[in-house]
Amino acid sequence: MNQEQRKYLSLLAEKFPTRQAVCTEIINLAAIMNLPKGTEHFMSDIHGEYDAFLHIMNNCSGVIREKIEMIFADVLNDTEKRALRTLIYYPKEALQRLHSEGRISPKWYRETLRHMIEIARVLSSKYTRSKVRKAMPKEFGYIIDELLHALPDEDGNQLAYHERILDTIVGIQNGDEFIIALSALIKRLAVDHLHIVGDLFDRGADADKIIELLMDYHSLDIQWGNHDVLWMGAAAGNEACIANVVRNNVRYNNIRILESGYGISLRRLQLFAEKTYEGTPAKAMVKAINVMMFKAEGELILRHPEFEMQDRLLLDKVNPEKGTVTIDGVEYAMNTMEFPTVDWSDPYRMTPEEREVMDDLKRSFCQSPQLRRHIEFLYAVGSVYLKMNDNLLFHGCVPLTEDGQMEEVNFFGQFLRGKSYFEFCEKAARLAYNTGEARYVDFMFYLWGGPKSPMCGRVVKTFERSYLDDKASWKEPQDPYYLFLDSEATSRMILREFGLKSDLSHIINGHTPVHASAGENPIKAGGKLIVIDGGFSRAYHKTTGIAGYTLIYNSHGMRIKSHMPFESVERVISENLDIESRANQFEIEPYRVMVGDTDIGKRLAAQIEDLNELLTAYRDGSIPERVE
Ligand SMILES: O=P(O)(O)OC[C@H]1O[C@](O)(COP(=O)(O)O)[C@@H](O)[C@@H]1O
Ligand SMILES: [Mn+2]
Repeated sequence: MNQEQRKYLSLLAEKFPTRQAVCTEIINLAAIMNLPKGTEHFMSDIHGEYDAFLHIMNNCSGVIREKIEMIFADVLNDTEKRALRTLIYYPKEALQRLHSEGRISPKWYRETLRHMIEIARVLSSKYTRSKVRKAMPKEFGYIIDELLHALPDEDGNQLAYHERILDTIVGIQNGDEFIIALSALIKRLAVDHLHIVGDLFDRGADADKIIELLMDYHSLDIQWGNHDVLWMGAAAGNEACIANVVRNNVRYNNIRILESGYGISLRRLQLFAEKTYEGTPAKAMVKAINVMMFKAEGELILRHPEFEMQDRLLLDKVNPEKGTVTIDGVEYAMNTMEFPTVDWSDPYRMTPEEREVMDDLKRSFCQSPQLRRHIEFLYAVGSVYLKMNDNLLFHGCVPLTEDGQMEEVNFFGQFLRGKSYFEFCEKAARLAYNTGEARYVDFMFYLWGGPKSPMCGRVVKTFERSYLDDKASWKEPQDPYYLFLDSEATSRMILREFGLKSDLSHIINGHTPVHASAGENPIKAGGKLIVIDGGFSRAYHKTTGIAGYTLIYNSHGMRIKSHMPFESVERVISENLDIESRANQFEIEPYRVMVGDTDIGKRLAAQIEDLNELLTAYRDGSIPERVE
């Protein structure tokens, strides 16, 4: 045993001081390795749609409904099954309604509790008892454990015992609390781990509420999307990011998230806009922030020729006399020439008033305590990409050349491609927020809208979409990555680049809406790549035809669930409606995937190895056991 090993084993010996303690731990770990792997759910592009997201979280992407259908196929009729569903999804609201309608009796409690315990029992079968106990609400932990695991005695008396427990709960009027606790446990057991493959913010109104929900979630990670890094850049004080955030939200009438969600007042912007631009206050604000945005972007792009975004410098291509702009040699008519703050000989300079408005916004974005809390959460659980259980998760793309090779980029003197580029982006994003170093803060804008950004991968044509009516100019050319979505060889090449060589490996992306209604399939590249942006965004439902996907990866394989648009929480509660979801099992594993096959399993195996060494050291006396 060398010095290092001895040091490490001695540390381990503090935790497991006797041979028996080591043996017990080895047995426990080995038992966990032989359980089926926990269920992972993957979602992306939530875009502020809180109600729909809350519903999917509550119905666990439709898994609870499936379990109810399976367990109670012949026991409950359709109406009863629907009522049970609603109760589990929204226990507080449903109980309130049932009470007010006088539909709750001791018998109802007993039956309902029995059904819920049955569901919890089925869902808990693939976890260790200790894990299930940890997942239980404290107050009811002991009693739920009893109800889930008590075995019949010699006289088959388990039933009587259970009935008595339930009678007591109902008798002392603790039924509602117990139902609420069981609902939480059922949801907790249905999803072991959640992945959000980017884009929580913008378009929909309530990203802040979604983040609050996620901050309470038991186990998750996030791969940053372009809209997330946009907000992260804004919180780091990037003016171009700030203007884009304000623009996105003013355009969609989402003032609430800025003003009361994050305490960022738009008052100054509004006053300035009303006195400077024509139209309603809302229209004037959009006009004002648009111009400020193109100015802030222009300054940033001019500071960083290496971003190669000069084609986005369009204010200086406007001909104010003719009311046209020339892009790539084509002259387009502008749909407005209302630019009262633009000095055409120096178009990217902000007027003193614009500067004041921007400084004010910047102070608010950098100082909002609630925004900081949320952004720090995104940093804590998020990353540019994640490798987990042989899958590779990222929001947008790995930039490729036209012939499908890894594209080389050059930022701040470094040549980067594939994995090294992703790691650079990640480090830059962290340095931007943590150190405020100017070039990294500027780089946040590149991550939002750069043609070779892993989160974007498009030429974003906001100028054209704002000021030109000719829609031919709106088309946003994409990185060649998107041309290779169906190439299995390309997906395998990318997976290899990130060190994933297993046949169980997949790429999982968001960012590009899948047009399900037009027959587009989210499963691409011979099953190696899955795009799960189904468009939670209400604004995009018309083109996607659905309201989002959940990818589910459990011990049997992978399935994708497509969710129909969500109506409202009120209708779920009053009519026991649910989101309709369709399931497609597209991959069945050749063998059941156990915890031992997962990343956690690999860590457990390494721990078992260390513990075995400690056992040997105890046996040969090279490390003494502690005598109690
Ligand atoms: O990552 P996403 O959701 O595609 O958002 C980025 C896209 O949004 C746009 O800004 C358009 O926004 P809107 O759909 O809100 O008009 C595009 O220019 C850009 O490509
Ligand atoms: Mn996106």
